[in-house]
Amino acid sequence: MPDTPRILIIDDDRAFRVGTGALLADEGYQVEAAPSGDAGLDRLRTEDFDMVLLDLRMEGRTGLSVLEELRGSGNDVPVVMLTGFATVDSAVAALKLGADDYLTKPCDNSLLRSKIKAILARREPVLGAGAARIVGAGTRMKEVLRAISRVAPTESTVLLRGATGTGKELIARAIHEESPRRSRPYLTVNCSALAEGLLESELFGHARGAFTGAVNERKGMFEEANGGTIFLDEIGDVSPGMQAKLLRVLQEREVVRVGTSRTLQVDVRVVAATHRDLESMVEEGAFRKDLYFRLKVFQIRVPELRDRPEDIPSLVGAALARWNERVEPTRRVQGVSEDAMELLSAYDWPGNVRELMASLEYACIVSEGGRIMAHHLPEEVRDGASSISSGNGSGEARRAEARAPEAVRRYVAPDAESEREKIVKALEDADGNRTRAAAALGMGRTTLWQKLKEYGL
Ligand SMILES: Nc1ncnc2c1ncn2[C@@H]1O[C@H](COP(=O)(O)OP(=O)(O)OP(=O)(O)O)[C@@H](O)[C@H]1O
Repeated sequence: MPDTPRILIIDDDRAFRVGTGALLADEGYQVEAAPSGDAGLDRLRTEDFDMVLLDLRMEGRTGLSVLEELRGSGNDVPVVMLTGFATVDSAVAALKLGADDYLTKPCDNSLLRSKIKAILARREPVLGAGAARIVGAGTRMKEVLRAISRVAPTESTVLLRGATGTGKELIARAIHEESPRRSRPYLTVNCSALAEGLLESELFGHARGAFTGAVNERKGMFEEANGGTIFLDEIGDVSPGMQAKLLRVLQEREVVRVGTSRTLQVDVRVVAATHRDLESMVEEGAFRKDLYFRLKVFQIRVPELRDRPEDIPSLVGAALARWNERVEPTRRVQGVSEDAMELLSAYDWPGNVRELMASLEYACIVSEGGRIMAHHLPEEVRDGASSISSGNGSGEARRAEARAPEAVRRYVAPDAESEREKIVKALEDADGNRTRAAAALGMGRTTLWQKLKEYGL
């Protein structure tokens, strides 16, 4: 089912909220309203909207101030400014602050409708084959796809944040394939897998005799990837020495082969990834601040699978299709039973999509070409889910129960106290701004909201 776009109207004029709200609801949008700038910001901090209609002149906090606060917190929801006193100045100021468009009040209804349609259409990612392998029907993955489509055509460095197995490598490749560099090399390096010296010579190359075993001169990956993209996985794990060298590449686009002193110019786009909390590492002095800023030009946070259970059915479908393509017709799997799907939806997936894919491959093997039933799933998936879905209600009710905060609580329980403290600290650091706190914690706003409720904060 396609998502209904959610629109928030922020206006202190009740008649406008009601009238325009009704008009947009008739168009099939889900409309919410807030009577003041502060009330609107509160909702934007805790809920996701696809668009905001924002009145410029309001009692108390003005529309411009709302917009400024919103953009300052990293929220890029499209905003259409509304003004009863259209002056070029205020419209220009709004556009500069990141409004997507503006309209004068009283609004022409058909103009309002067409602007909304156009802006929402712009938000739909237009992606090619490079991103086609990324499965994800839910809103959260759509946001990720949108970010990919925005940043791919640029030259900007991209930093992918997310837990293991969430799909960072897949996204890095998609960014390359959706970029003008697609016909040039794409190389990936796992920075945590190699000792410092080896990593250096892999990345930057070496002269003959630079170290024992360096019998020949060798180009490094930055040179090999010239004109293309390099994916530096686990960037949070590199040593201080390597951090300095990577900074130089990002800043000067220069490399020096180990054992030489000649600088070589390279034209390589960098996509980096980490599951680490780089902000804390910077604070502790374990990660260079200047490198951190160079890397985080454009960040994409990849949500954990447990935070987007709506993607599970389509991922399951993709996994079965992949399996069926690879095996003989007699071993093809016919689908997944309702019980099995319930267990899959309720499990926590600490290993994220990688673990889901592996579990399905296991189930495909043991189901021997039939239908995947609950007992074909790996034990931990059966047990993990069964301990929280032991109710005797209907399947739907049990699934809802399993997805509710209980599922989250169960997972965080051993560490709940420290998580609560972390959340309190992040909120303090962010002056109570939940969007920024969520970003610092590396979790979605909705997750943070759930956790605040859960911890009674
Ligand atoms: N959205 C997705 N659609 C389809 N397959 C996915 C998706 N996300 C992840 N996968 C698959 O899950 C596996 C793990 O993904 P990937 O290697 O990209 O994760 P990662 O975040 O880079 O993990 P790590 O941090 O451990 O390196 C891969 O087989 C990948 O193809």
